[in-house]
Amino acid sequence: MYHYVFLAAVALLAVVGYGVKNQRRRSAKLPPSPPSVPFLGHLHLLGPLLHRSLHELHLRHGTDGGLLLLQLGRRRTLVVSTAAAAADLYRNHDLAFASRPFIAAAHKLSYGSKNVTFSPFGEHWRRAKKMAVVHVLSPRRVEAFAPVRAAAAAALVAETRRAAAAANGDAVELRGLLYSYSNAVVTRAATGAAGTTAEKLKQLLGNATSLVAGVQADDLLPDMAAKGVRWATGLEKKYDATIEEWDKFLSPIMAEHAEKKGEDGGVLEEDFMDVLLRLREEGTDGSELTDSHVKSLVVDLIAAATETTSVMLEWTMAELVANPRVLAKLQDEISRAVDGKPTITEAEVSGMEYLKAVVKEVLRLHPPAPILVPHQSTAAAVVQGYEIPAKTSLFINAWAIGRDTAAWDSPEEFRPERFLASRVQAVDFRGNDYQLVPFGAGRRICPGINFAVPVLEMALVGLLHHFDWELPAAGGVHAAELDMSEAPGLTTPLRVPLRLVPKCKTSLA
Ligand code: HEM
Repeated sequence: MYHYVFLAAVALLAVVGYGVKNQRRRSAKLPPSPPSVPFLGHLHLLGPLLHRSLHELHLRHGTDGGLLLLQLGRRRTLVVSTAAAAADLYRNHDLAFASRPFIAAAHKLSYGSKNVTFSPFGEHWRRAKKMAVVHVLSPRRVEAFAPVRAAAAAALVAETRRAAAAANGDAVELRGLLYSYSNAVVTRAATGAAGTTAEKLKQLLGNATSLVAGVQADDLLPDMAAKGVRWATGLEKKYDATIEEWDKFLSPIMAEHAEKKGEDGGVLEEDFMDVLLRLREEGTDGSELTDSHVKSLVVDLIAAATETTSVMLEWTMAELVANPRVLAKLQDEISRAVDGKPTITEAEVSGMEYLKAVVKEVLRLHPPAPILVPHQSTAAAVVQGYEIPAKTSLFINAWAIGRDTAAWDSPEEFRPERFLASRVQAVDFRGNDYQLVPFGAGRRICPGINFAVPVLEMALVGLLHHFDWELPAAGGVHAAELDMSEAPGLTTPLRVPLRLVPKCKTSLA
């Protein structure tokens, strides 16, 4: 009972506070906002697919300057929906918006925000990000994992072949195969794990991501009240149990790493955990790396890499079967590069221009994290002529920016050729072209781009070289009618898992 009285009091205070804030707002030049209601602000205007709701609100209320200001529960939130507004923000205000809002689930599951992704802007984040970029995911280290990618891509082909044989001409669901592939590459690179260990990691990851997705109590209520709600609903206990399980699992792996150190005389490539433990011992960048820091960073990299990559692969296969002309053209490019050889190297794959264009086109239309990861400002800023107060959350709608008619011709059309035309050829997703930001840009840009690209490319080359792909005849679905609707979540996969008929073209994986 006391609990409900307390919540009611908090809600009343929030309404009063909201009115006072609105009074103040009228004097500043703030970005456009739709009409709001007390307490919820604009939360009631959002559907489960946040990027789509935000895009619709932008088209109705925020087209001037590409900005919209929403009050999402207690979070004042700036929404960026055009390439021009993203360019202004990244070029002129990146530092002001380089922090993260506090999300209790993410904080708990990252050992107290000790990772990169959820760490607020500051010295800890700077060091952790530097470790990720310079040491763990450097171009040299990413290249050294080429045999891991080749083995995982061969296993994906073998598994697909097995699934095709078992299906006996029927369709195979791709999601599980693609998730296992991306998870296998990253868990091997992160901890050396394979087989049952990787399976356990996969399960732990699934439990953790389900806790972080969706609207959370701390989006609506002040810290203490939100904590009360989490406690009353048993969520706080779930967080504790999940992190305990991660810890029980990672501690022996870490102990093994510490023990085996130096045993191979430097012959084997260091995995991410090896690198972090070495940095700790050397005491330079890693001087403050406690066990929790190491575990938190390893979990961060596995979580950031697994679902994004597999979701992106499923969308690519869906777009290819929905566009048979593109599929045939890509398969032709792959056949010419393979040219009868038993295997193909990553260097050869990285020279495939059409493959690169297909990957960019899929990332433009289906960024796996459509509004990136929320940012938060630490200082006031004037963006596109509007005054944005400090402590404003920020959603960059990469999904809407990829459909910005001022930046793209016929944006709804799936046409990889747009990236081969001279005007657009140089447009890339590495953070310099603000009309294509599936990995973000600026200080918070994804440090895993170099790791992700060959993982995506090797899987696609394997799947398209060894198999032809058809829609199941039984469903009577034609390419143009394929269900391309999305499911909500931390990443945005297809709503209906993709089922295709693989027809083996080759006899050996
Ligand atoms: C297709 C694959 C991937 C996509 C689409 C993707 C996308 C993103 C996005 C949108 C962000 C947030 C950017 C922002 O806050 O503005 C991000 C952050 C991050 N990503 Fe990725 N990512 C992918 C793969 C990877 C991989 C393979 C790794 C590591 C092995 C990785 C590690 C991280 C980390 C550590 C961050 C946090 C950066 C920070 O907060 O400073 N990602 N990624």
